[in-house]
Amino acid sequence: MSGLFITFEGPEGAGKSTNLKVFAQALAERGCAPLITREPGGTPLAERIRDVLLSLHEEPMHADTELLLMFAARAQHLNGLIRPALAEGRVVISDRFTDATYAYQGGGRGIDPQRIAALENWVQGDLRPDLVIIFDVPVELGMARARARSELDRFEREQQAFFEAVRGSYLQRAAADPQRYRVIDASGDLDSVRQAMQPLIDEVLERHHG
Ligand SMILES: Nc1ncnc2c1ncn2[C@@H]1O[C@H](COP(=O)(O)OP(=O)(O)OP(=O)(O)O)[C@@H](O)[C@H]1O
Ligand SMILES: Cc1cn([C@H]2C[C@H](O)[C@@H](COP(=O)(O)O)O2)c(=O)[nH]c1=O
Repeated sequence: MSGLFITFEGPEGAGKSTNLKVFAQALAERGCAPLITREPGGTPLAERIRDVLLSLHEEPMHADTELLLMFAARAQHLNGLIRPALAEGRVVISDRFTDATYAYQGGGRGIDPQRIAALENWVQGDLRPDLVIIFDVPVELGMARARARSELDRFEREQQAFFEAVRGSYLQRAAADPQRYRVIDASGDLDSVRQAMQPLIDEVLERHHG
């Protein structure tokens, strides 16, 4: 038995966490309660790595350190939570995964994507998300939402150019593999985003139940 692995991606403030709850609730109401998790994080140790990654330090974090910590957290998360749940046949939805590494450490920080691919192959083997849902918003709108929500973390304090590169990287990856990626325009109100997710909810149920 193997489950279905879905990831929610997008720039800051796009509405991933908000809409993930709606998506998961809709699946649960139709008899398919998913395991919800997030990256970086998802297990106690990976959440501790998340704290290091997101908090503000006196000592600037080198981009390579950041990349390696993302994959250290991912190794723990995959082996401790995601793989066992998939092996039980569950639907797993993660708020961010490796596409975020290509977008933030690759697009944003400028790390060579081949280096990221080498770590991806090492840590994940052949495991890739079955479906990647990208919530797309203009950078300024996403940042305005993030600012209104809470105090900004280490990533959210980056400049606009960084986030434009992040967004561009997500859209480029989606365009290269339309079978596995879906892009949702998340700039409208929550009701319009909910409607845009509906066909994907149907698709997930169809793919999981066969
Ligand atoms: N379509 C929308 N219209 C208006 N407000 C929204 C919409 N989607 C999300 N929001 C609000 O914007 C804020 C950010 O949303 P949310 O935390 O879901 O985004 P996110 O993509 O998970 O952000 P991050 O990656 O920065 O954690 C929240 O306060 C949320 O209520
Ligand atoms: C998985 C992953 C995440 N990030 C960044 C992106 C966000 O700024 C934070 C996570 O915070 P959120 O509130 O959960 O969105 O981490 C990254 O740079 N690289 C990654 O692989």
